[in-house]
Amino acid sequence: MVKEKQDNIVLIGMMGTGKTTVGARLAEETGYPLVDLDALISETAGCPIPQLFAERGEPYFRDLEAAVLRDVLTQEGIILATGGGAVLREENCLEMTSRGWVVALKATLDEIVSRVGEDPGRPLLAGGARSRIEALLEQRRQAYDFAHVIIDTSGKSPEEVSAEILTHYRGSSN
Ligand SMILES: Nc1ncnc2c1ncn2[C@@H]1O[C@H](COP(=O)(O)OP(=O)(O)OP(=O)(O)O)[C@@H](O)[C@H]1O
Ligand SMILES: O=C(O)C1=C[C@@H](O)[C@@H](O)[C@H](O)C1
Ligand SMILES: [Mg+2]
Repeated sequence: MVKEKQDNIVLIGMMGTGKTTVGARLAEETGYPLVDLDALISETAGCPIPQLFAERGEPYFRDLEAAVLRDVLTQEGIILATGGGAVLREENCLEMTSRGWVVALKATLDEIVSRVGEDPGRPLLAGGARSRIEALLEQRRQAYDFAHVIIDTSGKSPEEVSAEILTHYRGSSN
């Protein structure tokens, strides 16, 4: 346990900013379990996310994402790595801020492209990763700014990002 009050640390940010990777590191450091929202959605649906997008469509995915998020945030003392679009619904953002300490991870376009490339596991990048990421970054320019803390991960290792988050967390009054 890293502080007296048990609470949730919620990671938000564009795909490729390192939520899952840094979340795993934070889980190791704190002893809190890591919950990866995308993994939980896949498990709940019984199929991988690209298949869910292809067969049921994005609105179905977003409904399931909201329901799974609400459910998982009834827990306390977890590290929650969300999906890149989990902030697109205001109800989700309210749920995150009321049930956790929210950290936004950011990275430059170049860094995101070099990290995620043409990953087939990220259906929103189909048809050209760089231009799709650039368009999503523009669309979501301020979507992650409601976080309690914003961390620029460019040029930093996941270990450095995790340490920076914990420094803020230990100093936060939430
Ligand atoms: N700080 C970092 N420096 C270099 N590479 C990183 C860093 N953080 C993550 N990566 C790498 O970038 C890739 C994407 O990271 P990760 O899957 O954690 O992103 P994500 O934010 O969870 O994305 P998504 O929203 O799609 O789930 C992985 O290959 C990971 O190893
Ligand atoms: O940025 C997004 O909208 C997404 C990011 C991924 O984490 C997945 O949640 C899904 O591919 C959608
Ligand atoms: Mg992830």
